[in-house]
Amino acid sequence: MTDTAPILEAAPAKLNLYLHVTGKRPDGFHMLDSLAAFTELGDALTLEPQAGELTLTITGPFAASLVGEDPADNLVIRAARRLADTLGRRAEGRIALTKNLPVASGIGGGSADAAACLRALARLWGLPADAPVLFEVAAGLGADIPVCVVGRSRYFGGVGDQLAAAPPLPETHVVLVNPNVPVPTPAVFKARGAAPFSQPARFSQTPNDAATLADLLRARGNDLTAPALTVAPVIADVLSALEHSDGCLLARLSGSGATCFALYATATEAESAAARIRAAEPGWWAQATRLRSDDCTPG
Ligand SMILES: C[C@@](CO)(OP(=O)(O)O)[C@H](O)COP(=O)(O)OP(=O)(O)OC[C@H]1O[C@@H](n2ccc(N)nc2=O)[C@H](O)[C@@H]1O
Ligand SMILES: Nc1ncnc2c1ncn2[C@@H]1O[C@H](COP(=O)(O)OP(=O)(O)O)[C@@H](O)[C@H]1O
Repeated sequence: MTDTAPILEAAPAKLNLYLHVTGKRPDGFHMLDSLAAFTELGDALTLEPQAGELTLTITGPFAASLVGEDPADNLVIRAARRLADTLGRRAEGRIALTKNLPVASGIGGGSADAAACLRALARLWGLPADAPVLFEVAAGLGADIPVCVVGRSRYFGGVGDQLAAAPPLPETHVVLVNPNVPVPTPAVFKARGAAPFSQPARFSQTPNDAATLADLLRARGNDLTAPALTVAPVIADVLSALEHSDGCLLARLSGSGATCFALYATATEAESAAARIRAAEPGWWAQATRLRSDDCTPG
């Protein structure tokens, strides 16, 4: 490998703006219908192409959550190795990950990191951003990873692997709140038990502003909320704090939790809600951000 300039990729947080569980496969995986969107806030990954062993260093506010885990198990390294093996190439270089997102929190941080690594390697090896091999490798590593490879709002179906174009989303400000309680995704699907399934609920109109987006979402839900509350009851307090913030248009759990999000029309409302929640609950993580616009390029 000839050494080249470092490759930077953003790993934006994923939000399930709505999430319906529509069925269950014989292998136990659930069929989903979700509108996934991404925020400007996220982890950041740098790949420094270099001959030799593939290494990963993790820094940032949530790096400590991954201390003690074998780096070989990190989704970033697993993604790099899986793509290299599939292409018959050698995975090498230094990867630096800045972990800004809480771990096991329903906003797909690990999935976003793996997807960022796949995009970085695609750039290094001259693959197009929509190369099918990226999505095949992604789907083999985790249900949420294909949509994170795209990094822009998409509907997803199947177990997460069937992506479809979503309507353009309006400028929308967001607060993310996590009570610093990790919630493992399998525990939430297990707690769901034999609850009835929902119908898919894609939009029949394009929301032109944040209030209309919130209205459309209010007619939908996150079917994992009830089971997630049994795993982490503190989620009720997080939702209540967001619902009571000035300007909150909608508050909802993302994915299997415990991170909840709220939508706002203005940055001022979102920033002031995040600041108030941080002051009231110093042990929680609360951040203001906004939805990524669909025309921005990941990275
Ligand atoms: C629920 C969602 C919604 O976007 O998000 P998160 O809460 O994880 O962020 C995702 O579907 C999660 O995707 P991901 O976190 O990649 O899940 P995986 O590692 O593939 O699966 C973890 C476990 O969740 C359950 N699982 C996951 C996806 C799915 N469609 N059906 C399932 O039943 C299975 O028990 C599986 O063993
Ligand atoms: N780069 C990574 N960042 C976060 N978690 C990771 C990473 N690599 C592997 N993991 C593992 O993946 C699990 C799920 O993490 P994450 O993607 O943050 O959660 P979620 O799927 O709930 O959004 C964690 O428990 C962690 O052990």
